[in-house]
Amino acid sequence: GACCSYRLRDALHPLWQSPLAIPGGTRQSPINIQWRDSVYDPFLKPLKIAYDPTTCLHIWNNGYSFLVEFDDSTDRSIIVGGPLKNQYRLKQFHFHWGAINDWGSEHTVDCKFYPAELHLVHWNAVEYPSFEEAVMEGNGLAVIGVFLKLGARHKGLQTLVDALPAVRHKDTVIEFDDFDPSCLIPSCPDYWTYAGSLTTPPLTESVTWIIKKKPIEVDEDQLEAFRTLLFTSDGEEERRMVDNFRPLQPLMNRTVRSSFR
Ligand SMILES: NS(=O)(=O)c1c(F)c(F)c(S(=O)(=O)CCO)c(N[C@H]2CCc3ccccc32)c1F
Ligand SMILES: [Zn+2]
Repeated sequence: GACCSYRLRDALHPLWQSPLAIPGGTRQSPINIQWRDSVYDPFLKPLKIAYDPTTCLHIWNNGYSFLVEFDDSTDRSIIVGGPLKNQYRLKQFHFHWGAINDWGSEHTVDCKFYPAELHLVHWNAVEYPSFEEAVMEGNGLAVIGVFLKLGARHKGLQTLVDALPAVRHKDTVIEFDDFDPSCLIPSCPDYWTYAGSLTTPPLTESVTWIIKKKPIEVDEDQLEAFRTLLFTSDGEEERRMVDNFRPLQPLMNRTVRSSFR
């Protein structure tokens, strides 16, 4: 493949004990985004993001990542436009990161890893009655991916970082309200988009991926705070929550489109 042997890495990767490949999987994620192979699509619209901070509910460590969940019972926090035909409701956001700064993101750009990647998971509440049903449909989910790179301290992220000690162990949760995750999304409108899948079980091929071209900057202490989380519950032998990313998957018969020249 472009920059690594998917099959072997996937099969050997300790964390995602996923089958070697989803039987018949043709649109698995994550992938390497080869910048020069992406195709500019002038018909792609700007992505519109409208989040209501009062829909923010809690932060919890579910043993895969730490995630912030939102009240998705109404259309108060939505995205629309971009490659999407409907509007999609925000369900949760979470991150993937490495043990060291050399890797951690799920997607790569020209085979380059970022130290971490943010995913904002949305579902098509126009066509499906619940998130769980949308997870099973080809146009059910839309995930915005934002790369994190080492640089200046990120003010908006710090409110999240300050809450992490309270969710250090798996299956711990704390109330978290009045947070607007659009502060974590770069203002530059440029993105890539492709048809893919969840990168954790059930790995269903239901995701329209929208990957922002520009990363956000976070500092070393903020990345280190992610690495103080644990995969394990209180009382178990501690295992640090790091390298919670799935290996790259083959592009197969897909084109990555760009919203920019
Ligand atoms: N990288 S990703 O965007 O594919 C992705 C994750 F990487 C990830 F870790 C999670 S999770 O909720 O922490 C773990 C359960 O799958 C989800 N959660 C989604 C997937 C399935 C599911 C079911 C109920 C609630 C949330 C989710 C996810 F969509
Ligand atoms: Zn993710």
